Amino acid sequence: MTDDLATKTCTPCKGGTPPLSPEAVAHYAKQVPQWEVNGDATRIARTFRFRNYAGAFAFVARVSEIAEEQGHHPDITFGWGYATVTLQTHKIKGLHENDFIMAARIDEIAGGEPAA
Ligand SMILES: C[C@H](O)[C@H](O)[C@H]1CNC2=NC(N)=NC(=O)C2=N1
Repeated sequence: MTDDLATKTCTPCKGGTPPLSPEAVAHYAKQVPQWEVNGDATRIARTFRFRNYAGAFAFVARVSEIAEEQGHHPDITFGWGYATVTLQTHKIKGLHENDFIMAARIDEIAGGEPAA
């Protein structure tokens, strides 16, 4: 039974917490398959596509609201028709369950359309 990440809430991450191992990252990544894990399993990212700049900006604004609610903040680059969301727990320079909770919650509002 996979724990439904999108219903979980981020917890304040204390410094000194070890980042998730590559094996743990692979386990969580199965639940958000449209997110790409980087080479050393310290970041995940997904690019979302939109009809125009306003659509991308509205998405960024909505993601920012979720980040404030959850107390966990992605890095986002966006432009005309796209937004790329990158998640890492900066305090531990790696991945934490919080990053996967945020990914699942962002997928929910994005309507799950595939990246480009
Ligand atoms: C006190 C507060 O929980 C921390 O500063 C949070 C805020 N948002 C965060 N977001 C991310 N991506 N990484 C962090 O380490 C982090 N720390």
